[in-house]
Amino acid sequence: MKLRIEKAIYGGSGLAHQTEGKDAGKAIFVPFTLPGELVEAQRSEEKSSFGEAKLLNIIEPSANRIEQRCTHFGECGGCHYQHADYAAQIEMKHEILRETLERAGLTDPLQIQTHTNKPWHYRNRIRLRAAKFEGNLRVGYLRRASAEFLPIQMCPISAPLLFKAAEALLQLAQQDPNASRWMQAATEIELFTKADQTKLQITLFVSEEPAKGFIDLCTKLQQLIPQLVGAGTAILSTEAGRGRKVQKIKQGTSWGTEGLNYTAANESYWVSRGGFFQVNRFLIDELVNLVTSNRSGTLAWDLFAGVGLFSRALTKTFKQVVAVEAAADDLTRTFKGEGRRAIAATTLDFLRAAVVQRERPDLIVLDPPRAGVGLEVCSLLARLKTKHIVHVSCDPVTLGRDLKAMVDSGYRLAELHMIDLFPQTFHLETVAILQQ
Ligand SMILES: C[S@@+](CC[C@H](N)C(=O)[O-])C[C@H]1O[C@@H](n2cnc3c(N)ncnc32)[C@H](O)[C@@H]1O
Repeated sequence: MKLRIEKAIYGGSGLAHQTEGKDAGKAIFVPFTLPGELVEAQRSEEKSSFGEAKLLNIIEPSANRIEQRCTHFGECGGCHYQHADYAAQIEMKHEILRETLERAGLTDPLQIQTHTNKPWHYRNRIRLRAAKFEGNLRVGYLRRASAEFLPIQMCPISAPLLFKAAEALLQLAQQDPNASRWMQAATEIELFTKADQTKLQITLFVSEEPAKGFIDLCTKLQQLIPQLVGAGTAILSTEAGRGRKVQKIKQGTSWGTEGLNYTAANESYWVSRGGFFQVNRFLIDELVNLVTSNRSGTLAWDLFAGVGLFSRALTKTFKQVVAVEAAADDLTRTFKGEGRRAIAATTLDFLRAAVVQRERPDLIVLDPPRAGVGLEVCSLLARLKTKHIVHVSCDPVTLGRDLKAMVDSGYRLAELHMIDLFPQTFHLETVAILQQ
């Protein structure tokens, strides 16, 4: 069928409406298309309220359409926008953000300010799968919309050192029986580098460790990749939880240092292997700047603090900074000293206790995972009556829900920033600044 693409939607597809047949008028999602294009597509998935279609041919291409850079684009589940020039990617994300917030009920038009940097080789961390493919050990990702292994030869959104190190591991596995045993045991490999690619950490995910030889594997790999400073295994197991299987991860053998000192925004952060850190090595300084600059006072709370990326910057202009984090091992070890308090707790537990105490912050920073902060946190925030809130979000849908609750409780949305931490993909990061 022929479809005219009307706009880009969250998730990477273009939206069109069917014009022919019994389903005329039905919304159809077509991946790898651009607004304005006329395409030939074939219906694939059926959902009651919309259909999905596979792109067969582009009849009228958009002026923003470009050649993909990666051989695996289209097959690989990682990227969605390599067919769009970078300015068009930003335009699509803007529109998606604006519409999503409007749909959540935030109708006051606000200009979205954009922050970008280099759109390739930006990732400081990748997690590859490892498996045999046509008799050879390969690394790869999952095929788009499937759980099937896709072997890859390149990943141009990642820092070059990461894929080079993965290739070195494969090379070792071909030459050395010990390395081969370890690579065959690994189901996934996580690689994490400093922004300047001078240091590298590797984690091998295994369900069972080979009896010995990990140190030998690491020292040989270090001869090929001198930036390697540490490596370890993470042992995966599944346990029966309440009616479903729960995946558990246990640290196994370790070699070298157990993390990296990551330099960003003129600070050095200790990030343990597997710990959270922002992935775009070119935009971390700007993100910190957006969240923390021009703000000062007596007390700031950094909720969902990670290793203290924003907390550290806030100590320069606030007398006291309280950092709250659920997975707080690195934070409690490193965020210490006068005017610094690290708390290992969920944001909800922290706020439930905080509302009945007298301490009131001048600023609250929120940077939750995809699920957002949630409505109970929003109602506790309303009781605190903090003047300034900076809300960082990687999911516009949950952001819309949470912002609407905050606006309804008396906050004004003062600024909206889109910082493109994930070029070539549909993912977008927002910084919303709220005031009372
Ligand atoms: C998007 S990251 C942000 C981390 C940090 N602000 C940064 O930029 O590096 C979200 C963080 O929230 C933590 N987290 C997840 N659920 C949480 C909860 N319910 N309460 C507190 N922290 C939580 C995660 O461990 C993770 O470190």
